[in-house]
Amino acid sequence: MPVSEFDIIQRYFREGAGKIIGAGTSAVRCGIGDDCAVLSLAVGHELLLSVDTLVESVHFPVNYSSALLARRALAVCASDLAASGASPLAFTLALTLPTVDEDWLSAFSVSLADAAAEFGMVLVGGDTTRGPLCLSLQVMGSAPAGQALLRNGAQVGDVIYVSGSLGDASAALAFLNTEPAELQADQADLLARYHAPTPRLVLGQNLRNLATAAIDISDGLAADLGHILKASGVAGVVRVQDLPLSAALLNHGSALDAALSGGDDYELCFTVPASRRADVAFLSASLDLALSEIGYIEVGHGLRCIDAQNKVYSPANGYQHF
Ligand SMILES: Nc1ncnc2c1ncn2[C@@H]1O[C@H](COP(=O)(O)OP(=O)(O)OP(=O)(O)O)[C@@H](O)[C@H]1O
Ligand SMILES: Cc1ncc(C[n+]2csc(CCOP(=O)(O)O)c2C)c(N)n1
Ligand SMILES: [Mg+2]
Repeated sequence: MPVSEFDIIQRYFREGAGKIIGAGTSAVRCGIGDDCAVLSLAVGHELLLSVDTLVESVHFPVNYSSALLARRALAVCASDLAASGASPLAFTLALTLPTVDEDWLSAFSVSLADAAAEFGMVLVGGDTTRGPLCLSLQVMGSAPAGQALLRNGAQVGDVIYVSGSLGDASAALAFLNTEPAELQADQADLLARYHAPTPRLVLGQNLRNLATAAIDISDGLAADLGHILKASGVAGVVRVQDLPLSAALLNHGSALDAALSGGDDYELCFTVPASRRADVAFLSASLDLALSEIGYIEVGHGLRCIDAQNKVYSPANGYQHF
């Protein structure tokens, strides 16, 4: 018997990821199966929303494993919640499939459920259609009223930080289709950062009363920091020698260009008053996560990258769809 749209929803989403008891479950008054999901917010909290689309051969390679796709998709979408300082609650999934492949769907559903549990989210609805492989995930989170992190709060005198290390995932694009057995150890490390980005959710929540502005790095540091600078009406200086680069990336070469202009990092870039450096150091130690000071905010507009000799380094453009 052919598998219908409703069979897919029932088997792989209502009984799969939709069953997940995530941290946000108490917020879900009505989940999958009705016209709308209904979420309850804690008193005094605001709803934070973001949607992102992933298209085959643009955001992930053709014939990509469905287990990797599910985790990567939820991670990159949850990363916007992290950048806003949201506590994650729930998500919806609009899934367009060229054919019904039950093995593909089964692995997708299991991996999506694992990722949802890891990030503290529950699948509350979606849409299933036929067409070229494409996913859109709407993610929802909450934050105490007035405390969401925005892009427009950077102030002259702030210092600029990034979490983790930059450039690994974009360097991995060069060997996305290499057989695992043929990968060198460094290449496997870089590839892991592409397949399984870590949305910095706990960091984002801890930045609520510390950062003046924040963004997640999807298109490349220079481009995404540029959004903070523009929205805040300030200029920024980045010292390229202070960018956090992994050993694997340094072995690979073109590390600076990957870190400044390669996308897919999903680390957070944020600004903090210089007087609060000690709080960032404390946070870094308590989260066991590198938080590197890479530059500062000044009067003016645009981003200036300088090297150790104070010479200007011009980064390439970040990722642009058109
Ligand atoms: N088609 C659209 N209609 C309405 N708003 C949009 C549309 N596309 C983007 N936006 C809005 O424009 C702003 C910038 O979107 P953009 O997708 O560049 O940010 P992002 O999601 O943080 O980055 P990325 O997609 O690279 O992760 C966001 O506020 C987003 O909601
Ligand atoms: C197979 C493959 N995977 C990834 C990339 C890189 N990439 C694609 S879209 C994007 C920006 C974020 O997307 P969006 O702005 O839509 O959120 C980046 C960095 C590529 N070239 N090929
Ligand atoms: Mg977007």
